[in-house]
Amino acid sequence: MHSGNTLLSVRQLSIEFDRGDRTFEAVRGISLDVKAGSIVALIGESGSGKSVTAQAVFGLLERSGRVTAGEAWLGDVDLLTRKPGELRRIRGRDMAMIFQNPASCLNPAFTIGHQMIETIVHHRRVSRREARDIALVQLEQVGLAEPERLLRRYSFQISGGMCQRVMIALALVSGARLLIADEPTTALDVTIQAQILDELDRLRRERGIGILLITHDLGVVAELADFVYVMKEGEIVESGDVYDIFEQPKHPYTRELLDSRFLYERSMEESPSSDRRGNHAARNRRFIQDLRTSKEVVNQS
Ligand SMILES: Nc1ncnc2c1ncn2[C@@H]1O[C@H](COP(=O)(O)OP(=O)(O)OP(=O)(O)O)[C@@H](O)[C@H]1O
Ligand code: NI
Repeated sequence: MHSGNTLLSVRQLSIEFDRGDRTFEAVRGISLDVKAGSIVALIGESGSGKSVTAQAVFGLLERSGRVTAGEAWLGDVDLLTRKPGELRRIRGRDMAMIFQNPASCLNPAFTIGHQMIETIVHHRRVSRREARDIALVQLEQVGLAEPERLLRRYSFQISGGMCQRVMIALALVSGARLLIADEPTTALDVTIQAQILDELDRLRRERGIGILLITHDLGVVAELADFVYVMKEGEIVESGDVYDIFEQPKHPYTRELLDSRFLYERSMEESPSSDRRGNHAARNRRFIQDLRTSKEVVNQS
Protein backbone atom coordinates (compact mmCIF):
# COMPACT_ATOMS: atom_id res chain seq x y z
CA MET A 1 0.00 0.00 0.00
CA HIS A 2 2.91 2.32 0.69
CA SER A 3 4.97 1.49 -2.35
CA GLY A 4 3.66 4.51 -4.28
CA ASN A 5 5.89 7.48 -4.94
CA THR A 6 6.33 10.18 -2.37
CA LEU A 7 4.55 13.42 -3.20
CA LEU A 8 5.43 15.51 -0.21
CA SER A 9 8.47 15.06 1.93
CA VAL A 10 8.90 17.31 4.94
CA ARG A 11 12.32 17.14 6.56
CA GLN A 12 13.38 18.51 9.95
CA LEU A 13 10.90 21.37 9.83
CA SER A 14 11.02 23.93 12.62
CA ILE A 15 8.67 26.88 13.03
CA GLU A 16 8.90 29.83 15.37
CA PHE A 17 6.54 32.64 16.36
CA ASP A 18 7.26 36.06 17.78
CA ARG A 19 5.36 36.57 20.98
CA GLY A 20 6.09 40.02 22.25
CA ASP A 21 9.77 40.06 23.11
CA ARG A 22 10.02 36.29 23.19
CA THR A 23 10.00 33.66 20.49
CA PHE A 24 7.98 30.52 20.71
CA GLU A 25 9.04 27.34 18.94
CA ALA A 26 5.75 25.84 17.76
CA VAL A 27 7.26 23.04 15.66
CA ARG A 28 10.59 21.34 16.32
CA GLY A 29 12.33 19.35 13.63
CA ILE A 30 9.47 17.25 12.31
CA SER A 31 9.64 15.00 9.25
CA LEU A 32 6.77 13.42 7.38
CA ASP A 33 5.92 11.92 4.00
CA VAL A 34 2.76 11.81 1.94
CA LYS A 35 2.61 9.30 -0.88
CA ALA A 36 0.45 9.45 -3.97
CA GLY A 37 -2.90 7.76 -3.47
CA SER A 38 -2.63 7.69 0.30
CA ILE A 39 -4.28 9.50 3.17
CA VAL A 40 -1.87 10.48 5.89
CA ALA A 41 -3.35 11.62 9.19
CA LEU A 42 -1.71 14.19 11.40
CA ILE A 43 -3.21 13.94 14.88
CA GLY A 44 -2.38 15.31 18.30
CA GLU A 45 -3.72 17.49 21.06
CA SER A 46 -4.82 21.07 20.51
CA GLY A 47 -1.86 23.42 20.08
CA SER A 48 0.57 20.64 19.18
CA GLY A 49 1.47 22.34 15.89
CA LYS A 50 -0.60 20.51 13.27
CA SER A 51 -2.12 23.56 11.60
CA VAL A 52 1.05 25.64 11.55
CA THR A 53 2.85 22.71 9.94
CA ALA A 54 0.21 22.65 7.19
CA GLN A 55 0.37 26.43 6.84
CA ALA A 56 4.15 26.42 6.53
CA VAL A 57 4.08 23.75 3.83
CA PHE A 58 1.38 25.66 2.01
CA GLY A 59 3.21 28.97 2.39
CA LEU A 60 0.50 30.57 4.49
CA LEU A 61 2.22 31.13 7.82
CA GLU A 62 1.18 34.30 9.53
CA ARG A 63 3.63 37.17 9.56
CA SER A 64 4.63 36.63 13.15
CA GLY A 65 5.75 33.11 12.26
CA ARG A 66 8.68 31.80 10.28
CA VAL A 67 10.33 28.58 9.27
CA THR A 68 13.68 28.42 11.04
CA ALA A 69 14.90 25.13 9.63
CA GLY A 70 13.98 22.29 7.36
CA GLU A 71 12.77 21.41 3.92
CA ALA A 72 9.43 20.57 2.34
CA TRP A 73 9.84 18.83 -0.98
CA LEU A 74 6.96 18.62 -3.42
CA GLY A 75 8.51 16.46 -6.11
CA ASP A 76 11.87 18.09 -6.78
CA VAL A 77 10.89 21.53 -5.51
CA ASP A 78 11.68 22.65 -1.97
CA LEU A 79 8.59 24.73 -1.18
CA LEU A 80 10.33 26.53 1.66
CA THR A 81 12.92 28.13 -0.60
CA ARG A 82 10.50 29.43 -3.22
CA LYS A 83 9.63 33.10 -3.66
CA PRO A 84 6.02 34.07 -2.86
CA GLY A 85 5.04 34.44 -6.51
CA GLU A 86 6.45 31.09 -7.45
CA LEU A 87 4.80 29.50 -4.45
CA ARG A 88 1.44 30.91 -5.50
CA ARG A 89 1.81 29.26 -8.88
CA ILE A 90 2.77 25.92 -7.35
CA ARG A 91 -0.06 26.26 -4.87
CA GLY A 92 -2.63 26.72 -7.55
CA ARG A 93 -1.27 24.05 -9.81
CA ASP A 94 0.14 21.19 -7.75
CA MET A 95 -1.35 21.41 -4.31
CA ALA A 96 -4.50 22.60 -2.68
CA MET A 97 -5.68 23.17 0.84
CA ILE A 98 -9.15 22.92 2.32
CA PHE A 99 -9.93 24.39 5.68
CA GLN A 100 -12.23 23.94 8.60
CA ASN A 101 -14.37 26.86 7.59
CA PRO A 102 -14.76 26.71 3.81
CA ALA A 103 -16.89 29.85 3.63
CA SER A 104 -13.95 31.92 4.79
CA CYS A 105 -11.88 30.77 1.84
CA LEU A 106 -14.40 31.60 -0.81
CA ASN A 107 -14.73 35.26 -1.52
CA PRO A 108 -18.21 36.50 -0.55
CA ALA A 109 -17.93 39.37 -3.04
CA PHE A 110 -17.98 37.09 -6.08
CA THR A 111 -20.22 34.30 -7.30
CA ILE A 112 -19.04 30.70 -7.10
CA GLY A 113 -18.94 30.69 -10.89
CA HIS A 114 -16.74 33.75 -11.07
CA GLN A 115 -14.24 32.27 -8.63
CA MET A 116 -14.16 28.89 -10.31
CA ILE A 117 -13.79 30.32 -13.80
CA GLU A 118 -11.02 32.68 -12.64
CA THR A 119 -9.18 29.79 -11.05
CA ILE A 120 -9.48 27.62 -14.14
CA VAL A 121 -8.46 30.36 -16.57
CA HIS A 122 -5.53 31.12 -14.32
CA HIS A 123 -4.24 27.55 -14.33
CA ARG A 124 -5.11 26.29 -17.77
CA ARG A 125 -4.88 27.74 -21.22
CA VAL A 126 -8.59 27.79 -21.90
CA SER A 127 -11.21 30.37 -22.81
CA ARG A 128 -13.71 31.54 -20.20
CA ARG A 129 -16.39 29.58 -22.02
CA GLU A 130 -14.37 26.37 -21.79
CA ALA A 131 -13.54 27.20 -18.19
CA ARG A 132 -17.24 27.37 -17.43
CA ASP A 133 -17.77 23.90 -18.87
CA ILE A 134 -14.89 22.53 -16.84
CA ALA A 135 -16.38 24.11 -13.72
CA LEU A 136 -19.73 22.46 -14.36
CA VAL A 137 -18.17 19.03 -14.85
CA GLN A 138 -16.06 19.43 -11.73
CA LEU A 139 -18.96 20.50 -9.54
CA GLU A 140 -20.94 17.51 -10.73
CA GLN A 141 -17.98 15.26 -9.97
CA VAL A 142 -17.94 16.26 -6.34
CA GLY A 143 -21.61 15.41 -6.09
CA LEU A 144 -23.20 18.83 -6.45
CA ALA A 145 -26.58 18.86 -8.14
CA GLU A 146 -27.70 21.73 -10.39
CA PRO A 147 -24.22 23.06 -11.03
CA GLU A 148 -25.60 25.71 -13.43
CA ARG A 149 -27.54 27.30 -10.62
CA LEU A 150 -24.69 26.95 -8.20
CA LEU A 151 -22.39 28.97 -10.44
CA ARG A 152 -24.64 32.01 -9.99
CA ARG A 153 -24.70 31.81 -6.23
CA TYR A 154 -22.49 33.32 -3.50
CA SER A 155 -20.72 31.42 -0.74
CA PHE A 156 -23.04 32.81 1.93
CA GLN A 157 -26.05 31.47 0.04
CA ILE A 158 -24.99 27.82 0.24
CA SER A 159 -24.57 25.34 3.09
CA GLY A 160 -21.27 24.50 4.75
CA GLY A 161 -21.23 21.07 3.14
CA MET A 162 -21.79 22.51 -0.33
CA CYS A 163 -19.13 25.10 0.33
CA GLN A 164 -16.65 22.38 1.27
CA ARG A 165 -17.48 20.52 -1.95
CA VAL A 166 -16.92 23.71 -3.94
CA MET A 167 -13.54 24.03 -2.23
CA ILE A 168 -12.69 20.47 -3.24
CA ALA A 169 -13.86 21.14 -6.80
CA LEU A 170 -11.72 24.28 -6.87
CA ALA A 171 -8.76 22.29 -5.64
CA LEU A 172 -9.36 19.78 -8.40
CA VAL A 173 -9.75 22.12 -11.36
CA SER A 174 -6.12 23.00 -10.92
CA GLY A 175 -5.17 19.33 -11.12
CA ALA A 176 -3.59 19.30 -7.66
CA ARG A 177 -1.74 16.10 -6.73
CA LEU A 178 -1.50 16.97 -3.06
CA LEU A 179 -4.39 18.02 -0.90
CA ILE A 180 -3.94 19.35 2.61
CA ALA A 181 -7.15 19.19 4.63
CA ASP A 182 -7.14 20.86 8.03
CA GLU A 183 -10.18 19.60 9.94
CA PRO A 184 -12.26 19.71 6.77
CA THR A 185 -15.44 18.40 8.37
CA THR A 186 -15.37 19.83 11.88
CA ALA A 187 -17.89 22.55 11.09
CA LEU A 188 -20.32 20.22 9.31
CA ASP A 189 -23.11 18.03 10.59
CA VAL A 190 -22.53 14.31 10.79
CA THR A 191 -24.24 13.17 7.58
CA ILE A 192 -22.48 15.81 5.51
CA GLN A 193 -19.19 14.97 7.22
CA ALA A 194 -19.49 11.39 6.02
CA GLN A 195 -20.18 12.55 2.45
CA ILE A 196 -17.17 14.84 2.36
CA LEU A 197 -14.96 12.10 3.80
CA ASP A 198 -16.24 9.70 1.12
CA GLU A 199 -15.31 12.35 -1.43
CA LEU A 200 -11.75 12.54 -0.09
CA ASP A 201 -11.52 8.76 -0.14
CA ARG A 202 -12.64 8.74 -3.77
CA LEU A 203 -10.04 11.36 -4.74
CA ARG A 204 -7.38 9.17 -3.26
CA ARG A 205 -8.59 6.02 -4.98
CA GLU A 206 -9.65 7.35 -8.35
CA ARG A 207 -7.21 10.17 -8.89
CA GLY A 208 -4.27 8.98 -6.85
CA ILE A 209 -4.20 12.24 -4.96
CA GLY A 210 -2.14 12.27 -1.77
CA ILE A 211 -3.95 13.76 1.20
CA LEU A 212 -2.56 15.15 4.43
CA LEU A 213 -5.51 15.06 6.79
CA ILE A 214 -5.50 16.93 10.08
CA THR A 215 -8.26 15.80 12.37
CA HIS A 216 -9.27 15.22 15.96
CA ASP A 217 -11.62 12.44 14.97
CA LEU A 218 -9.86 9.15 15.59
CA GLY A 219 -12.77 7.28 14.05
CA VAL A 220 -12.11 9.07 10.79
CA VAL A 221 -8.42 8.29 11.08
CA ALA A 222 -9.12 4.61 11.62
CA GLU A 223 -11.46 4.43 8.65
CA LEU A 224 -9.62 6.55 6.12
CA ALA A 225 -5.96 6.93 6.90
CA ASP A 226 -3.19 4.65 5.71
CA PHE A 227 -0.48 6.16 7.82
CA VAL A 228 -0.54 8.24 11.00
CA TYR A 229 1.76 10.81 12.59
CA VAL A 230 1.14 11.79 16.20
CA MET A 231 2.23 15.26 17.31
CA LYS A 232 2.76 16.55 20.80
CA GLU A 233 4.18 19.92 21.75
CA GLY A 234 5.68 20.59 18.33
CA GLU A 235 7.24 17.20 17.80
CA ILE A 236 6.21 13.96 16.16
CA VAL A 237 6.22 11.45 18.97
CA GLU A 238 5.07 8.43 17.01
CA SER A 239 4.28 7.40 13.46
CA GLY A 240 3.22 4.25 11.70
CA ASP A 241 0.74 2.26 9.74
CA VAL A 242 -2.76 3.08 10.93
CA TYR A 243 -3.33 -0.44 12.29
CA ASP A 244 -0.07 -0.50 14.19
CA ILE A 245 -0.76 2.87 15.72
CA PHE A 246 -4.17 1.80 16.95
CA GLU A 247 -3.34 -1.77 17.89
CA GLN A 248 0.08 -1.28 19.41
CA PRO A 249 0.60 2.35 20.29
CA LYS A 250 4.14 2.68 21.61
CA HIS A 251 4.29 6.18 22.93
CA PRO A 252 2.42 6.82 26.19
CA TYR A 253 0.89 9.89 24.60
CA THR A 254 -0.65 7.88 21.75
CA ARG A 255 -2.01 5.38 24.25
CA GLU A 256 -3.48 8.23 26.23
CA LEU A 257 -5.03 9.65 23.10
CA LEU A 258 -6.61 6.31 22.28
CA ASP A 259 -7.78 5.73 25.83
CA SER A 260 -9.35 9.12 26.06
CA ARG A 261 -11.76 8.74 23.21
CA PHE A 262 -13.91 5.99 21.91
CA LEU A 263 -13.07 5.71 18.27
CA TYR A 264 -16.40 5.71 16.71
CA GLU A 265 -19.55 7.09 18.25
CA ARG A 266 -21.71 5.04 15.92
CA SER A 267 -20.25 1.80 17.22
CA MET A 268 -20.92 3.11 20.68
CA GLU A 269 -24.61 3.30 19.86
CA GLU A 270 -24.57 -0.16 18.36
CA SER A 271 -22.77 -1.79 21.25
CA PRO A 272 -24.79 -3.21 24.12
CA SER A 273 -24.81 -1.08 27.23
CA SER A 274 -22.76 -3.52 29.26
CA ASP A 275 -20.02 -3.04 26.73
CA ARG A 276 -19.94 0.67 27.37
CA ARG A 277 -18.44 0.12 30.76
CA GLY A 278 -15.37 -1.58 29.29
CA ASN A 279 -12.34 0.62 28.85
CA HIS A 280 -11.89 2.66 25.72
CA ALA A 281 -8.66 1.04 24.65
CA ALA A 282 -10.14 -2.45 24.56
CA ARG A 283 -13.13 -1.30 22.56
CA ASN A 284 -10.95 0.73 20.22
CA ARG A 285 -8.79 -2.29 19.56
CA ARG A 286 -11.85 -4.37 18.80
CA PHE A 287 -13.15 -1.68 16.46
CA ILE A 288 -9.83 -1.59 14.63
CA GLN A 289 -9.75 -5.37 14.31
CA ASP A 290 -13.24 -5.37 12.81
CA LEU A 291 -12.20 -2.60 10.44
CA ARG A 292 -9.08 -4.46 9.39
CA THR A 293 -11.09 -7.61 8.70
CA SER A 294 -13.68 -5.73 6.67
CA LYS A 295 -10.99 -3.93 4.65
CA GLU A 296 -9.23 -7.20 3.95
CA VAL A 297 -12.50 -8.66 2.72
CA VAL A 298 -12.97 -5.69 0.39
CA ASN A 299 -9.42 -5.96 -0.90
CA GLN A 300 -9.81 -9.64 -1.67
CA SER A 301 -13.06 -9.31 -3.56
N1 LIG B 1 -0.02 33.45 14.65
C1 LIG B 1 0.45 32.87 15.75
N2 LIG B 1 1.16 33.59 16.65
C2 LIG B 1 1.67 33.02 17.77
N3 LIG B 1 1.52 31.72 18.07
C3 LIG B 1 0.83 30.95 17.21
C4 LIG B 1 0.26 31.48 16.02
N4 LIG B 1 -0.37 30.49 15.37
C5 LIG B 1 -0.22 29.39 16.13
N5 LIG B 1 0.51 29.66 17.24
C6 LIG B 1 0.90 28.72 18.29
O1 LIG B 1 1.53 27.60 17.72
C7 LIG B 1 1.15 26.42 18.42
C8 LIG B 1 0.60 25.41 17.44
O2 LIG B 1 -0.64 25.87 16.94
P1 LIG B 1 -1.49 25.06 15.89
O3 LIG B 1 -2.60 25.94 15.45
O4 LIG B 1 -0.62 24.51 14.84
O5 LIG B 1 -2.06 23.87 16.77
P2 LIG B 1 -2.98 22.66 16.30
O6 LIG B 1 -2.22 21.40 16.57
O7 LIG B 1 -3.43 22.88 14.91
O8 LIG B 1 -4.18 22.77 17.34
P3 LIG B 1 -5.77 22.55 17.10
O9 LIG B 1 -5.94 21.06 17.15
O10 LIG B 1 -6.41 23.24 18.24
O11 LIG B 1 -6.14 23.13 15.78
C9 LIG B 1 0.15 26.83 19.48
O12 LIG B 1 0.80 26.96 20.69
C10 LIG B 1 -0.33 28.18 19.01
O13 LIG B 1 -0.69 29.01 20.08
NI1 NI C 1 -5.27 23.24 14.03
